[in-house]
Amino acid sequence: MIKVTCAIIIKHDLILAVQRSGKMKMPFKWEFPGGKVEEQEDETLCIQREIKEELNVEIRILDRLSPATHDYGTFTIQLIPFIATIISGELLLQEHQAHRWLTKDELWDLDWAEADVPVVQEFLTRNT
Ligand SMILES: Nc1nc2c([nH]c(=O)n2[C@@H]2O[C@H](COP(=O)(O)OP(=O)(O)OP(=O)(O)O)[C@@H](O)[C@H]2O)c(=O)[nH]1
Repeated sequence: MIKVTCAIIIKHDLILAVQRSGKMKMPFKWEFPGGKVEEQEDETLCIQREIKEELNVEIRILDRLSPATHDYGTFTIQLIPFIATIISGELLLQEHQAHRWLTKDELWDLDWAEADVPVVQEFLTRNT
């Protein structure tokens, strides 16, 4: 099983979502930025590293949601979600093709990677 961290980044009341590019696995799906946990790596350090690499910003972690396990058929991931806020840097997409800042009501408008569906659900349950 692949452990993947992701960050639900909040700015005021908006939530950041990023879209995978046509060249990536699961092309054009929306997800929360993040990536694979390296061997022996602390999960919080992983998400901070991945966000710096993917978005060029530093984050502060505010909270953590329940890990969500999803079987994609050819691989299984455990998605480990954090709630975070940007503390410095200018947002520059390094890998994704698009980003959106969404209100809670708009979250279901996107075509999410399947593993993210329970994460979005838990986030909304906690915040409504
Ligand atoms: N970062 C991130 N990855 C997610 C989310 N949901 C989800 O299913 N994933 C999957 O988890 C894996 C994360 O890997 P990654 O971002 O480090 O690497 P990648 O697949 O782009 O690169 P790779 O092709 O080298 O494996 C991908 O298969 C990605 O599709 C999510 O919300 N955030």
